[in-house]
Amino acid sequence: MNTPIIALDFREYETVKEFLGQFDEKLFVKVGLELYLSNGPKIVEEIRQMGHDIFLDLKLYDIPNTVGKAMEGIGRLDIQMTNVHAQGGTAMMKRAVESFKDGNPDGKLIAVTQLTSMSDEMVAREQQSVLTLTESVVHYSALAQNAGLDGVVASPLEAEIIHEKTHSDFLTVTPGIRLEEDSNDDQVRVVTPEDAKKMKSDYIVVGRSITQAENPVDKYNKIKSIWEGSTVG
Ligand SMILES: O=c1ccn([C@@H]2O[C@H](COP(=O)(O)O)[C@@H](O)[C@H]2O)c(=O)[nH]1
Repeated sequence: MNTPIIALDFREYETVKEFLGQFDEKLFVKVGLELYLSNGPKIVEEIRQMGHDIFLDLKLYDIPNTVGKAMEGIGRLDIQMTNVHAQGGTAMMKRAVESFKDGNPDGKLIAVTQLTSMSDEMVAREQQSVLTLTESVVHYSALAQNAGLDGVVASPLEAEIIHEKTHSDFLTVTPGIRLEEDSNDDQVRVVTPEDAKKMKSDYIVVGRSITQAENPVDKYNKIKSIWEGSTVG
């Protein structure tokens, strides 16, 4: 069972250090735009030195040459996972995978399909899509697989159908995770860790439920034990 990925959506390195200092185990953490843009690549080195694995979530989306060049830089970082937007297309994803794996052959490159903050209605109205949200996620997953990527970011709601339509190692990395007790926010496609497990997500990504909790370590352990199917605290 893959450990839950904690989204470190903080700005300051000091806050990250304080947050991670509460844990006495190796974690898988996500560094997103807020933290990376405020601190630069050194934040990756610092977190790696603390012994944690990193998903660098920059969601690159540009023309193939630009993404390829940016991925050369990302490929030199000591990270376990990074991503692009599948909507950038096959040529862009192929360039991304070539450039990233050249520097980091063991790192995973995945593609965002439809953000978990999007609803069926938003996809229909704002993207003017003739496909439903789920069809669109399946379509982008197929593009990502054919371009040679390792998996996708989607909601657990789509994990099962993605697994049906892709090869057996293709990964589903799924944010939008909330416990029943958590408050509603900008996430639309929200799923509990228990349901994410039933729906066959490979990884869950959890941010504010843990980072904003009164006791982040207790909350992480609670989510982890539900996800792993052991004691539900
Ligand atoms: O579709 C997506 C893609 C990425 N994310 C990121 O995951 C975390 C979720 O944080 P929460 O606080 O648990 O909502 C956040 O960093 C997003 O940028 C996503 O939510 N949905």
